[in-house]
Amino acid sequence: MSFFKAENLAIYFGGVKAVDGVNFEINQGECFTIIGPNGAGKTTIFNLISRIYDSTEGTMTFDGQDITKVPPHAIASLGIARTFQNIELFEHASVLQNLLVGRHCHSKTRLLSELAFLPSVRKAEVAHREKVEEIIDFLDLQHYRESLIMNLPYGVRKVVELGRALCTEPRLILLDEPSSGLNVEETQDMSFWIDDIKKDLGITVLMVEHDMGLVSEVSDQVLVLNYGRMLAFGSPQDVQNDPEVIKAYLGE
Ligand SMILES: Nc1ncnc2c1ncn2[C@@H]1O[C@H](COP(=O)(O)OP(=O)(O)OP(=O)(O)O)[C@@H](O)[C@H]1O
Repeated sequence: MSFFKAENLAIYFGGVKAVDGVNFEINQGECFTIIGPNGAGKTTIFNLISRIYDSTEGTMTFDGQDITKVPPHAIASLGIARTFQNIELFEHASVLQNLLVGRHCHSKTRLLSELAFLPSVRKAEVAHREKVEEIIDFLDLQHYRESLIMNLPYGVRKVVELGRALCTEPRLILLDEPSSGLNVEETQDMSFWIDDIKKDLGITVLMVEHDMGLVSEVSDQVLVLNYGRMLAFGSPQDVQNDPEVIKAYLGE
């Protein structure tokens, strides 16, 4: 049984068929990558999985559960986290505070107990801190723990955003263009983090990415979209050599 399955997935914005009958299956523990020219529908698929958008047609199944209609706030609790193309962090808060926000979906204490700071709340707080420290160590962010996001270089912010998503303890992580805005060295580091997330943490990765070097290094399967439809599918090498893919990228 596949870990994640999209069947006949479609969304139309007026006359624009942003995603138009797409099928794919992700195996547990792999890195599955979606590539395609600008406007192909890649981010829209992430927005469908995050339930920011309602699909016009089709179904999505995650770990045996139909998630096509679950409310957006339930997605993180089910074990799906994401990062964004344009980093979405609290600029005036520290790295530690931003990572603690990632623990929010695991808060089961009630407001009144929180106000009274009951032992159960204290215990949960300690557990959240421990998880956050684990992620700080995993991503080598110790040096930046107390730094405000606004004072950090872009490359570090990207890693913090990855960290925030990891703090939700996802089973599936969606990475929207993890290398965008990064230089060559930072992109290489990002490829190591993605590999570690997959291999050491056992988290399944679904990635949208333009950098074919990074795609080839970390992906197990690659889906190529064009105008909302599947153009090709296979290993990174297969799709890069596919004449249809080359044509879509370079034009006729
Ligand atoms: N909320 C929306 N309303 C109307 N059209 C939209 C909306 N979201 C996406 N689209 C359209 O859907 C198509 C796919 O957009 P999408 O952002 O998914 O492409 P993409 O493959 O992620 O592109 P890029 O590589 O440039 O990020 C585009 O034509 C876009 O204009």
